[in-house]
Amino acid sequence: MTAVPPAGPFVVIHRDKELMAQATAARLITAVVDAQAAGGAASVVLTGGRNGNGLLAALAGSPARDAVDWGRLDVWWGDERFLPHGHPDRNDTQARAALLDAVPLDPARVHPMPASDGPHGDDPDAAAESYAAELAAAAGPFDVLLLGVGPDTHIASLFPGHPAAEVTDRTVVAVREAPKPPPTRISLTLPVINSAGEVWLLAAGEDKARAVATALGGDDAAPAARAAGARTLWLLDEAAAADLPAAA
Ligand SMILES: O=C(O)[C@H](O)[C@@H](O)[C@H](O)[C@H](O)COP(=O)(O)O
Repeated sequence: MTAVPPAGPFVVIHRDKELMAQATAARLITAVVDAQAAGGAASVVLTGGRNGNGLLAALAGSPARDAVDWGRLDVWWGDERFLPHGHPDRNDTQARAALLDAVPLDPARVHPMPASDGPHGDDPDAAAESYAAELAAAAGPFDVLLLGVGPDTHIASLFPGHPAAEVTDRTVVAVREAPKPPPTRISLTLPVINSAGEVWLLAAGEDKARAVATALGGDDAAPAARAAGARTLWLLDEAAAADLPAAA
């Protein structure tokens, strides 16, 4: 069998971040509907941050949202801030408020990363191991994996120069001393991120322009440069795309 070469990265530039959120919500609905039509169930991996939450809020407001069979959607997270259950800064708390509480998901298919007051207590390594076990028990690769891109080129909780960005022997890693608060986090590692069918990197605003140009320029020190699924999309607004070389 011939291996299929990875497709992309493809770059899509929207006028502003609101339009980017709306268009990406439409794209995500279509991707999930297509995956469900092909295989019954679908899986998405959510990201924290403003762009990820903006996308979820746009999806919640979309008239097409109920084209998705919500009861057959698995929801995972690419990273989590290691804080108590329900903490307003947790990525899962924010995703629930933006979308998840408004749609009829099957609670057994929603897979938040453990909280710091969960069964593993305040031990991020044990929490990461338990999430790795939950992942291992799940079928198949992710259909769509979302990643916000930080101004320093981080994705999920994999920061440039941080040892967690180099971990390849596990699917989930505990991250300590992260430069973005809170310092203790849990993250998927690059090999599992890169096993997804589709990886979509989201960036909006002028403070992301340098990071986007660096990562798309292929600088290997940039975690965002190393994120790639079978198909990879960069979804940007014009401000975040400002430092890219002009298209021919
Ligand atoms: O937990 C987190 O903080 C994130 O998952 C992180 O990787 C985020 O996606 C980026 O920092 C982009 O965040 P913004 O979209 O807010 O710029």
